[in-house]
Amino acid sequence: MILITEFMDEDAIRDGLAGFDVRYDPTLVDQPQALLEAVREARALIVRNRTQVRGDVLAAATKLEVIGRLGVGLDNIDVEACRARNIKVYPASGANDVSVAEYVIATAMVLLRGAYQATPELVAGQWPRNRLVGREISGKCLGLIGFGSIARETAQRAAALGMTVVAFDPYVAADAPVWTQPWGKVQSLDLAKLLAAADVMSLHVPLTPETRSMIDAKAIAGMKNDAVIINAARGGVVDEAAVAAALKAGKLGGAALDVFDKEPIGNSGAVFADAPNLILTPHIAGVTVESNVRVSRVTVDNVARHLKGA
Ligand SMILES: NC(=O)C1=CN([C@@H]2O[C@H](COP(=O)(O)OP(=O)(O)OC[C@H]3O[C@@H](n4cnc5c(N)ncnc54)[C@H](O)[C@@H]3O)[C@@H](O)[C@H]2O)C=CC1
Ligand SMILES: O=C(O)C(=O)COP(=O)(O)O
Repeated sequence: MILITEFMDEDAIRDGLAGFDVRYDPTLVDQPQALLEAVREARALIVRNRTQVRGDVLAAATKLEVIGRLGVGLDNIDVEACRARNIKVYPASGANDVSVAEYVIATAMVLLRGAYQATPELVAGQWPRNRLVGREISGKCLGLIGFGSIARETAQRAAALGMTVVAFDPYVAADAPVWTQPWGKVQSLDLAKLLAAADVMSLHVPLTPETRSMIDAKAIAGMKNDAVIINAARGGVVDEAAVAAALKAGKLGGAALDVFDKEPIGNSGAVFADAPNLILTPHIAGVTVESNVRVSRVTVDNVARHLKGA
């Protein structure tokens, strides 16, 4: 049986998993007991980022051979335990790059421009023109933390808009060809220099022990007072309270957070009350109509191929 515990494109299930016994129940992610029961019979498990595939779930999944991940980040899966049990894990690498890159560029423009949140004032007959004089993206410096697949898509779009692009990624060698792209060069900087240089800083690293709390109050203090931060990587990489405090103190020009230490954020959202020029979104940067189709197709293909032993 192939068990699917979160939403995905249903056409992909029909077309890509024809002939398999499939249980598609996107409500299971919110029913821990039912999930534990269901996973006992699963040879394959398909999840997004919310199903925690570790501990008791893995222990109950005695027949599990393969996990299809409808996305990229693997922090919700105990990859080491899977490796030890010879359970193969397939991320949908690359399939949501464009969605995240477009989110970052659009959000950077909105945060720099600062002109889009006055609709209620205009509805009330006001005309706050002088207060809404914002900044252009052209000529600004984009600092990317992590220079992998999504960061490169983002860099290309930023360059097309006239930005200079710098990146910090100690796992990409200084002489690697990727620093020179067909559209221009990306400068490799250490973290402190990147933070000091960036007008827009965007994070594209996995959540690991090394990246946890990478952007804390000290890191923010090393940034320009009018810089903007975008986190569409993982909650936990950025100290949320430090971002809120810096915005309120005028030590940061704006921020967009798509991901949070605790999701859904529940009461922890209160820390952001009254923070200016802040955009909060519910872990949606990677999910568009188009990327949902792509990640779903890639994932069913990976799982079907594995189960067929091809
Ligand atoms: N908000 C959303 O909807 C989405 C979030 N994501 C997140 O974005 C992350 C990045 O995705 P991709 O670009 O596809 O992954 P990728 O694996 O292509 O790139 C990640 C890069 O981070 C670098 N890196 C790792 N540790 C680092 C460190 N300590 N300092 C600096 N760089 C470091 C790696 O060398 C690699 O180049 C994912 O792991 C996931 O958590 C991905 C897709 C959607
Ligand atoms: O690809 C990722 O890592 C994401 O965070 C996107 O979220 P999802 O996998 O679509 O639930």
